[in-house]
Amino acid sequence: MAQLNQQKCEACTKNSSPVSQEEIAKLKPEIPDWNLIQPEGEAHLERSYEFPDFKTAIAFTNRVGEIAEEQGHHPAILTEYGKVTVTWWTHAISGLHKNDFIMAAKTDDIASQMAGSTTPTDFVEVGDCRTNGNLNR
Ligand SMILES: C[C@H](O)[C@H](O)[C@H]1CNC2=NC(N)=NC(=O)C2=N1
Repeated sequence: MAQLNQQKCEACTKNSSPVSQEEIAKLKPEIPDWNLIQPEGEAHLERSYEFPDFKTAIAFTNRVGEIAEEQGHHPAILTEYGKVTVTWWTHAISGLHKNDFIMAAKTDDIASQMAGSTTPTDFVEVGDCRTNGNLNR
């Protein structure tokens, strides 16, 4: 079987099979930095990525949005200053499908492609929020 990041999502309906515990045990090592979470009893995959600034965080967010549109499978994304949290699950089955593991692996690929090619935004002007110590971090 090809590596997860090379695979494509398949169309899902409410009759699609969620991943079994055995499948999870096989697939999870390919996305070791993702957390299996269960908000309100529904299994999701979640990972946060760190970035030097907001500009890079939003660029990553947009790249993830592009693969979501390509594959027809869409994450929840929280974009903050220097941090993006991505959550994958399959609404149609209220849980995890193999598609979510494929998308998590593709999300990791985008992050590795971006690592090293990021430049922190310069402090441009005196008088913006950054000069007020107003960044909360
Ligand atoms: C019609 C359309 O393909 C479906 O509604 C897709 C859209 N994107 C989706 N994304 C995710 N993550 N889960 C889904 O069940 C889902 N369904």
